[in-house]
Amino acid sequence: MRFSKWHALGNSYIVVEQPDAGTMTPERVRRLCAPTTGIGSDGVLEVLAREGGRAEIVIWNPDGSIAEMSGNGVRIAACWLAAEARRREVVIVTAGRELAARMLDGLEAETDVGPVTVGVPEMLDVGEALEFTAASVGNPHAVIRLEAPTRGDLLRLGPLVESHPRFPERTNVQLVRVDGRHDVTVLVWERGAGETSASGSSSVAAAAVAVARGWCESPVTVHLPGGDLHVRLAGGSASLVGPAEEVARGSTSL
Ligand SMILES: N[C@@H](CCC[C@H](N)C(=O)O)C(=O)O
Repeated sequence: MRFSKWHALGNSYIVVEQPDAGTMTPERVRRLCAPTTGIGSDGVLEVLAREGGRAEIVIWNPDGSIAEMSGNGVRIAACWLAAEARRREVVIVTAGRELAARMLDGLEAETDVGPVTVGVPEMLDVGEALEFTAASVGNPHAVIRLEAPTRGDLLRLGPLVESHPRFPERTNVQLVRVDGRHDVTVLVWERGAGETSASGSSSVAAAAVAVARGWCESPVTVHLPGGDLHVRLAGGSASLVGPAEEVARGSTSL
């Protein structure tokens, strides 16, 4: 099977294309993503079909589960397709979302993310009482604002919140520090992946909650351990700007 490996601020994806890839199973995805015995990745983007500047993809998490959405994954798929089809504007379809993307200068691209919904503040008991706000960017998120979140907080709270019974489909988790009217710093615990250096849908969820709760105004720059993403919110939908870079291509028998 041929593959290429990409990253977006250190959030990595292996891109494979059907029919070359053959049957993709949770077990095979886990083998591909394994850091020492596989290629190593935060997920797999399986291109099911493409025609011109339009491709339909499935987003796999490294634990073999399927995600409805990934902001970085969609941007990586868009950059992959733009290079393959030699176009600057493409459309990526995932779990029923048709998302337009535009190549910008350098390694950056802007993608539409689609509708974002934000819930009301709720309390969660994880051995300590946590206030969170649920958001959906197609995939589920729990946004938690803390004064000064640390990596230790993320590693302790991330797994507890991800698999709390309040979230029957599990959830992505964001620890958010509000830095200003247009800036937040976010630590990300991804459903099915654990700690990652960046997440596009998490950035959109954190920005949407920050705007809905009056902490920030759009546009919001999201500072992540891997670098910055830029989120614009208007009319209940979002767009995301950030980089994506191919780091390797090859073939594997995994
Ligand atoms: N890397 C992501 C999110 C990937 C999916 C997520 N783990 C889920 O299960 O919803 C991003 O950039 O959005």
